[in-house]
Amino acid sequence: VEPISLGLALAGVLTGYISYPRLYCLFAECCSPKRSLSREALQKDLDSKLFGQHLAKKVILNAVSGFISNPKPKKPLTLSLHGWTGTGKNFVSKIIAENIYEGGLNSDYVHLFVATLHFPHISNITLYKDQLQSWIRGNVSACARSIFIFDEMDKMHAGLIDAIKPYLDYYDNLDGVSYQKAIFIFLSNAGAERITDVALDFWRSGKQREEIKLKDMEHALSVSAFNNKNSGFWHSSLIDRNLIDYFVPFLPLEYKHLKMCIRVEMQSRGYKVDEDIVSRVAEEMTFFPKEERVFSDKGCKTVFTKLDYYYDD
Ligand SMILES: Nc1ncnc2c1ncn2[C@@H]1O[C@H](COP(=O)(O)OP(=O)(O)OP(=O)(O)O)[C@@H](O)[C@H]1O
Repeated sequence: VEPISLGLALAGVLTGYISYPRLYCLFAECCSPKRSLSREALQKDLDSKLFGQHLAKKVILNAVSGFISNPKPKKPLTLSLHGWTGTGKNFVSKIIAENIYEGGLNSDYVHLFVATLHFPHISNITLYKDQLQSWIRGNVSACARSIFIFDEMDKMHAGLIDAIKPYLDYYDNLDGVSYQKAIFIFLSNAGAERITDVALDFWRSGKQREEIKLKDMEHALSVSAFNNKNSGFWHSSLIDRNLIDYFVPFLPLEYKHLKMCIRVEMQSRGYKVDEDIVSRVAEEMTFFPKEERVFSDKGCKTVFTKLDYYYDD
């Protein structure tokens, strides 16, 4: 049999079993409204990669896996991640994206907005609102299971985020587009002081950080995000109308967590873990409050560049 006929015959047999879109999706990234996620895989990723964030881990695992497995969610999933710099908010968004789309943050169905980069000028706010709406509408029309990440919410001009309010609400469809399968993740430092106060109280009273419960944080978090003039949520109808499903606190990281981040980085660069260097790099970081030196000022953010100093390759 000549190769072309054989190929055609094979394709014919295959398409008999697998429809064209499914066949195509074996080889390329696809958006499917049924796009699923393995709860076990997400849990494994969070357990092995995210340090010191027992609250965030639990909320995110339940929220994301519950939402994805629901065939008919009533509204899109909206997560608002809050906490000190370098504590893992972007990192977790990346983990979520990777567990839903192989391409992770580079997937065509995952969109990242950075307030200071994409919406820098307050004078253009009306234009930004229009652009944001049509961007979201266009992307959700193309893929219902789109993921939108808004970084630096606290630097976003008050009011801009309200432009997307209709998309986060309980509508079956708006102008023929349904937003109910989309995921919106908002990242901000708003509320970080309040979270730190709670963590510090626990530390000072000799309690384990893992004893901190969501209810110790949640209310204060939504109120402080709402009241903080520097937060993009300020007077936002997203909070007013309860459109945020989960406020997720990220705790400030301690010395031991920095060491964990450094070890991971050493391994990913192909080095054997050298505990002496791990301690030296961790000790170079600055900690607060000044007297007790409990939490890292920059979380795990700058440990990687400090590591460069010890390896000159
Ligand atoms: N809790 C954590 N567990 C493991 N690694 C972490 C954690 N927090 C931060 N890291 C590491 O530090 C890097 C920087 O953290 P990330 O960008 O997620 O911080 P962030 O909370 O988003 O900070 P910012 O508020 O400044 O945007 C991550 O890419 C990750 O490698």
